[in-house]
Amino acid sequence: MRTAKDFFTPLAVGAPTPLREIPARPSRAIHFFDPGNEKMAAKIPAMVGTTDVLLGNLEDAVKAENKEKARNGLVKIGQETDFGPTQFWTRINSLDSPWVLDDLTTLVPAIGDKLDVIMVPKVQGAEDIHYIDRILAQLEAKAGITKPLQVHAILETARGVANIEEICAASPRMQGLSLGPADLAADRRMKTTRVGGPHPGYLVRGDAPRTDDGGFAYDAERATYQQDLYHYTIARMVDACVMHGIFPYWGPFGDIKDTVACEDQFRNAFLLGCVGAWSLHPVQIKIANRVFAPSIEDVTHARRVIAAMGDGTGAVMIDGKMEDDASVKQCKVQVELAEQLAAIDPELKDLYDAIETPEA
Ligand SMILES: CC(C)(COP(=O)(O)OP(=O)(O)OC[C@H]1O[C@@H](n2cnc3c(N)ncnc32)[C@H](O)[C@@H]1OP(=O)(O)O)[C@@H](O)C(=O)NCCC(=O)NCCSC(=O)C[C@H](O)C(=O)O
Ligand SMILES: [Mg+2]
Repeated sequence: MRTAKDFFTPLAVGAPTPLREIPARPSRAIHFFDPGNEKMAAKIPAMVGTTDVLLGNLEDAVKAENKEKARNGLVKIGQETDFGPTQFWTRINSLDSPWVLDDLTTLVPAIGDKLDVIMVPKVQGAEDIHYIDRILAQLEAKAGITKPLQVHAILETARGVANIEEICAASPRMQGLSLGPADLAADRRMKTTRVGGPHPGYLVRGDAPRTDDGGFAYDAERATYQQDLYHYTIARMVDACVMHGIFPYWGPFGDIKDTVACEDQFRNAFLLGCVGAWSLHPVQIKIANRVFAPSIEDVTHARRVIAAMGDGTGAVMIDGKMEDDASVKQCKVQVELAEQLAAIDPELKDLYDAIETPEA
């Protein structure tokens, strides 16, 4: 265990001083692209500013024979692109793969000053983060990098979920966690082949209607409701992240054509406290940008409550509902997020600015 005294000491001589607080930069969509796919790579410069995060993926979805091409493609994009307000992340190969060491020793010297966050897949426990933490410090020191790279872990094994607290607390580099539903389902031996999303077999069914003789018509038509297979894990992840001052994200939604269900999945995550989700296809960026921003109705209501609550103590009635010290805090969550997003998204700024500000 690292003592409190040592926690913020660089792990290599000459490495940058670790951050005391992870900056709350908007990251509604973490947009994945394969840097070795020429068609996709060519689109990246024009996508700057359209998504909060551009992530060059080197892990799953990149074929084994293309790993080197993807890595070199990422270096080229990193060196040639001005990312402006958009964050630049990468997902490296897993720690048990033969590619990860080359990923790190190539990327950090070449584009370590451009990268914001390194996403690490299949993290099992604090030991994985400690490994990454030390090697990043050594590479940063050698390359003369002045801004510490942040680390994002994907929660996609049962052991990772069981060790979630120690993963979040393992390093001051920890920026956040994403839920990886596909690998998690496989590792848990769940019986779904979907990449995220609900399942028609995982449901609750309405009660059987009564028969005239006081019994139940069990074979009558009854409403069923699909349930979210990952509800427990998302809630667990949000608590762990908030406790450690880092950020939770929903991962991928694989049914690209089903934009409606994708929006539902993202919205559930947003309502539970996640700050963003992965986008696998350009069509999912717009969904995430829309969903992970407070609605006009919520911002309007929140501003009314904040104005009516004055110093934030006591209780008032608004539209027949009680508001008090706790609900004003909920409202501040919405208004603060709206302000952060308005600062980087002119369209949202115009929408939020058009809301009539209530009298105090
Ligand atoms: C899913 C895809 C394979 C679909 O690609 P494609 O069939 O080419 O789609 P379209 O024909 O609709 O594409 C239209 C044009 O858009 C470009 N495109 C497509 N995707 C992207 C992208 N992500 N970024 C930029 N540009 C993109 C196409 O090249 C077309 O261009 P053009 O022909 O010039 O019009 C593909 O979208 C894809 O590979 N997406 C990324 C997949 C990925 O990263 N998967 C890994 C993350 S999920 C995961 O790992 C699971 C997780 O870890 C877990 O365990 O749960
Ligand atoms: Mg995965």
